[in-house]
Amino acid sequence: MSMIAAFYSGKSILITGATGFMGKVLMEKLFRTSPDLKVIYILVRPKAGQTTQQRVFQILNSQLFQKVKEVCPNVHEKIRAIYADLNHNDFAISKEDMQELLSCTNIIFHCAATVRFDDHLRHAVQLNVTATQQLLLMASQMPKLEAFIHISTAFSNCNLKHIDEVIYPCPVEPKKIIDSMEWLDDAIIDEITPKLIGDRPNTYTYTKALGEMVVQQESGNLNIAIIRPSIVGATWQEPFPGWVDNLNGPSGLIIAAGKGFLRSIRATPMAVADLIPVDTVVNLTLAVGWYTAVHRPKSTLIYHCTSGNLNPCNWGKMGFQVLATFEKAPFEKAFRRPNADFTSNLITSQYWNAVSHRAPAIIYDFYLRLTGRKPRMTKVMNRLLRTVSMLEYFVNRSWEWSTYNTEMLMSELSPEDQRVFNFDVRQLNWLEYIENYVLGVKKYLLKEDMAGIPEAKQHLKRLRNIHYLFNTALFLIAWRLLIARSQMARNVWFFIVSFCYKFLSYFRAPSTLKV
Ligand SMILES: CCCCCCCCCCCCCCCC(=O)SCCNC(=O)CCNC(=O)[C@H](O)C(C)(C)COP(=O)(O)OP(=O)(O)OC[C@H]1O[C@@H](n2cnc3c(N)ncnc32)[C@H](O)[C@@H]1OP(=O)(O)O
Ligand SMILES: NC(=O)C1=CN([C@@H]2O[C@H](COP(=O)(O)OP(=O)(O)OC[C@H]3O[C@@H](n4cnc5c(N)ncnc54)[C@H](OP(=O)(O)O)[C@@H]3O)[C@@H](O)[C@H]2O)C=CC1
Repeated sequence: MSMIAAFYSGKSILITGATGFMGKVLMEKLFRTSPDLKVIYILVRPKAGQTTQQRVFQILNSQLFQKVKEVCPNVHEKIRAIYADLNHNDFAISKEDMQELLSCTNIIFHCAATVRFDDHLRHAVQLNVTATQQLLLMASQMPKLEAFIHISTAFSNCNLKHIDEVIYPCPVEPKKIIDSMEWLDDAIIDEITPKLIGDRPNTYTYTKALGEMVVQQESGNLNIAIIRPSIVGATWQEPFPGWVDNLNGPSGLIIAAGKGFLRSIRATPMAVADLIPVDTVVNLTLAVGWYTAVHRPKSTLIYHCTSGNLNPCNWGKMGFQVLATFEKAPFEKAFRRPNADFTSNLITSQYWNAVSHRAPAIIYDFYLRLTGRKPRMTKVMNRLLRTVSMLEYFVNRSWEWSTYNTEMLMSELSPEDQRVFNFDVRQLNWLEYIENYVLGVKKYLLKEDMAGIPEAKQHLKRLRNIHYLFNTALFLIAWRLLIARSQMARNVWFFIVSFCYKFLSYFRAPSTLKV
C-alpha cells in the first residue's frame, strides 16, 4: 500500500491554479490514487464566458479525467469549486466559503500564478507575490493545516549559473515592492521595472523570486515547502503519455515548427534543455506534501524538480527528435515544410528571420491580396518572432541545479511509493518522451486525427514540389538578369554549356564505336 496515497485519504485539500496545466494533472493524480480523499477545494474564477461550475464540469469531462471516473465515480461530489479571484486582495471569496476553507483545510497546494513573461510588474506582483502573502495569511488561520506547498520555478534565480536549494534574497524587500505597487502609477512602474528585475530576463522570474522570499518571511509556524520545476512539458506516463493543454514553454514552438511557420531559432544546440514532464512534477509535489506534513522538517525545504543534472538532454537532440517525429506524423495543413535550424549566432539568426520567416510571410500576404483576401501572415509572423525572442534567453544558456533534497526525499519513499509517485528522471528515455510530446501536441492541442496523417504527408509533398519549382524559377530569373547585364556571367555561361556539350559528346563517341 502506498503511504503517500493513504496519507491523502480523508483529507481536505485546497488547490489554487487548479484550472491550469499543472493544477489539472495534480487533481487528476490525487483523485486517481486517493479516491477516498474528503474534498478538493479549488479556487476558480469565471473565464471566457464560462462560470466557475462550467469550467469545473469541462475539466472533469475531459479526456484527462477518464481514468479518474473509473476509480472515483463520485468525483463531482468531491470537488468544491470556490469562486475566487487572486487579483483581489481578499480573493473575493464569500464569508461562508472562507469560513469553510479556514476550518477544514488540511493541505494547500499553491499553483496559481501568472506565467506570462511580459506581464506588467503590477499584475505580476499581485499574482505571484501579494496573492502568495494573502494565502499564507489565510493558512496561518487554519487550525487543521498540516502542510503548505508552494510551486515556484527553477528559473526564479536564473541570473545565477549554479543554483542551490536555498532562497536567494532580492535586493529590494518584497514588502516594499508590494507597498510601492499601491501608489506608483503605471508609467513610473514601467520606468523602474528594468532596474528592479536587474539581470533577470522578465517580470515572471523576478516576481517568482519575490514570492519565495515572502514564503520564507511569512512562514511563521507553518509547515512549508517550495518546489522549483524547470520547463514543464507534456505528461511522461500518467494518466497517459503526451498529454498537454496549453501553449506555454516548448509546446507553442512545436506547433509553430510543425506547421512550418518557425523554420529557425536562435538556440545553442549544446545547451541543456531542462524539460521536466508535468506528471513528474506532480508526483514530487504529492510526495513533498506527505513528507512535509508527516516529518515536519525544521526549516522550509526547497526541492528542485529538474532533469539536467541527472539525465541531461540538449536542445540539439530535442530539435532533431521533434523533426524526426514530424516526418512520421506531420501536422495538417502546414504553411511550409517543417525544418527547424538552430543557430547560436545573432547575425545568422537575423538573416534566417528575414529569409525564412519575414519574406515568405510577405509573399503569402501578397498572394492573399491578389486573391482578394485579407493579408494576415506578416502579423502572425511578427507575433511568433516576438514570442520566440522572449524564449531565446532560456535556450541559449545552461544552468546547474543541485537536487540534494529531491534525492533525499526519493530515498525516504517506500519501493511502492517510488513506483506510484515516481519522480526519478533518470528513468526517462528522452527520444521516446519527445516523440510522445509531439504526438500529444498534435492530438490534444491541435485536435488532429491520426487518420489524417497520409493526407498531411501528401500536402508536404505538394509543398516540397512548390518549393523546388519556386527555387528553380527564382534561380532562372536571377541568372537571366545576370547574363543580360554582365559579360563575365555570359562567358561563364558559354563555358558551362560548351563543357557540358563536350562531356556528352565524349560519352556518345565510344558508344557509337561499339555499335
Ligand atoms: C523545433 C522545436 C523547438 C522547441 C524549442 C522550445 C524552446 C522553449 C523554451 C521555453 C522556455 C521556458 C522556460 C520558463 C519556464 C517557466 O518557468 S514559466 C512557464 C512558461 N511560461 C511561458 O512559456 C509563457 C510564455 N508566453 C508569454 O509570456 C506570452 O504568451 C507571450 C509570449 C509574451 C505572448 O504574448 P501576446 O503577444 O500577448 O500573446 P498571447 O495573447 O499570449 O497569445 C497570442 C497568440 O500567440 C499564441 N502563443 C502564446 N504563447 C505561445 C508560444 N509559446 N508559442 C507560440 N505561440 C504562442 C497564442 O495561442 C495566441 O494565438 P491566437 O489565439 O491569437 O491565435
Ligand atoms: N509551465 C511551466 O513551464 C512552469 C510552471 N511553473 C509554475 O507552476 C505553477 C503552475 O503553472 P502552470 O499550470 O503551467 O500555469 P497555467 O498558466 O497553466 O495556470 C495558472 C493557474 O493560475 C490561475 N490564476 C491565474 N490568475 C488567477 C487569478 N487572478 N485568480 C485565480 N486564479 C488565477 C489560472 O486560472 P485561470 O485558468 O482562471 O486563468 C490557472 O489555473 C505556477 O506557479 C508556475 O509559476 C514553474 C516552472 C515551469
